[in-house]
Amino acid sequence: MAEYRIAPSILSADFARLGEEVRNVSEAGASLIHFDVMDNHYVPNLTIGPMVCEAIRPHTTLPIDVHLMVKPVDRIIPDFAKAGANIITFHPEASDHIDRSLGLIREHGCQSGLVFNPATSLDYLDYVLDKVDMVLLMSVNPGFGGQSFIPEMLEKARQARARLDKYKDKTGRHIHLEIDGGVKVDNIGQIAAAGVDTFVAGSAIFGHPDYRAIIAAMHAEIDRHVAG
Ligand SMILES: O=C(CO)[C@H](O)[C@H](O)COP(=O)(O)O
Ligand SMILES: [Fe+2]
Repeated sequence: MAEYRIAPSILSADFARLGEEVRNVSEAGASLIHFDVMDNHYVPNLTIGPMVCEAIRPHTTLPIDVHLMVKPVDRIIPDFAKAGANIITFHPEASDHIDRSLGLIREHGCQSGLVFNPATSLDYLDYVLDKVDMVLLMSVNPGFGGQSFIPEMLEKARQARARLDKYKDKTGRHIHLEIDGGVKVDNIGQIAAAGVDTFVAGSAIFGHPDYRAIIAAMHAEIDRHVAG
């Protein structure tokens, strides 16, 4: 049975109370802390870096899932590993040497992942799956929280899951499939049924007054759509 994980994106947290926000979602049933890094170059927004990752590290025992929306990729990887990141994902278009970037993440003791924009082909997975621990599908164009889920990404999720299942049949290794953008209680069940096991949600969680209740509602919807 797949393990389903909810990853609150702190992009939508109250930055003035970030440590407390991280503690609160961690105690409310989150599985990962999703950390969005934007550089105002690869994406048109500017957020947080390794210093903030280091600052939140003592506030949670959950894995910190760093989503790099930066170009270039490689020189920032060691800094995030030192700052306590557990998972580091990047966009293939932002790296000149995808295989090298994936290897670098693992060499620094983190799990590695590739992120696919809505129009980016899954063919980037060819030849590198052995070096990938998680595939992240963007279900919005990256750069901002609070956007609407792009429905075509359900079919892309099914295709990604089929590739990862085929790989698992061959190797026995499970690669996580994460989705990011516009995930809400009313669509999470359908997304799970398409094969996703890890769900980033920013505005849906931090915009809700009760983090425990909204995370529980998400899990209940997943259970309702996916037979255990
Ligand atoms: O990577 C991101 C945007 O580039 C964020 O993780 C994502 O948008 C989460 O926000 P929301 O759940 O509000 O859509
Ligand atoms: Fe993200």
